[in-house]
Amino acid sequence: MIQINHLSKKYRRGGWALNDVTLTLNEGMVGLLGPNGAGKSSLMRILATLTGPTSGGATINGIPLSRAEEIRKMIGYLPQQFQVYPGLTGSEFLDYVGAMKGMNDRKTRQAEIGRLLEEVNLQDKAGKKIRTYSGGMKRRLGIAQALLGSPKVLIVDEPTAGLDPEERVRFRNLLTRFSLGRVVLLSTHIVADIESNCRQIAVLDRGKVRMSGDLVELQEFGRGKVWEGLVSEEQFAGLDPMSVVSTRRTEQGLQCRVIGEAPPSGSGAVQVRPTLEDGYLALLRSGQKAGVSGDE
Ligand SMILES: Nc1ncnc2c1ncn2[C@@H]1O[C@H](COP(=O)(O)OP(=O)(O)OP(=O)(O)O)[C@@H](O)[C@H]1O
Repeated sequence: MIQINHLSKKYRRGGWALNDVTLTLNEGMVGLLGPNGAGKSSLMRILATLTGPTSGGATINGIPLSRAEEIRKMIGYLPQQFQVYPGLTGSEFLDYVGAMKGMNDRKTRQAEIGRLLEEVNLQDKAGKKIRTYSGGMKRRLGIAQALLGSPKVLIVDEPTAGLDPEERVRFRNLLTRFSLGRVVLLSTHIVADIESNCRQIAVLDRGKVRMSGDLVELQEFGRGKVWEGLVSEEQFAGLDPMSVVSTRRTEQGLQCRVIGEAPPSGSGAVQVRPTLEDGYLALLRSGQKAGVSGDE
């Protein structure tokens, strides 16, 4: 379990990246959702003990972040910009990472690497240089390095960015499998990444926690606020672009899905059931309207 208590982070050249974040993250897959600049990477880097908080703190399985050595032994981390050595093969790279993690017995290390390569389905590529890997393969190698040493907590920062839809689905399934019996904290700004496989979702926006709960709770933020109907080109031009979720051109006009307290005037749009994405967008919009800010 990860317990985050009143955690704030201010960079020397910048505003508050995190502003009084308090969260409890339980075992299973946890989705950390938020738009660009919300503070997701900052929070993950702090939990991985790569940077310190300005105030507040956190414990991982009861151990405070100040005991960095113990924390690092307990977690696996896949950063957003995962650096690999293109001239090494997949197995050479994992062997190097394993040795750096203090897995000194070569035989045990090799056995674990073999098992992990199979788990991430890279066994056939293990002997090939990393420069020949696709983006998805590099991401899977990234997960393998994070899992070396069987950490209890896995922290993965936007792992599906840049992957094609097929790799994205494969990667999501892989993480879901690893979330059995451990905390897997996954950050993303793509709602589809957390759909169905996350037990818990926390939404960050401009350094603040906007919600923490399950998928249904997030979806509920859209209840009574999603409208769909035909609008004319003129009506469409008059809509707040921020309120339009999707538009489809039909023979009769533009079929629009809009988020708002009321349907677009004169459109005849009807209320529809919110999707998870609608709930997320409605939550963010309500924050923007209320002027929620991380810069206080
Ligand atoms: N090293 C740094 N120095 C100054 N400001 C920073 C630094 N790192 C991040 N920030 C700022 O802190 C805020 C939060 O950034 P962070 O990268 O944590 O957000 P994020 O949710 O991960 O965004 P993204 O989805 O774009 O990766 C942003 O305003 C960013 O510009």
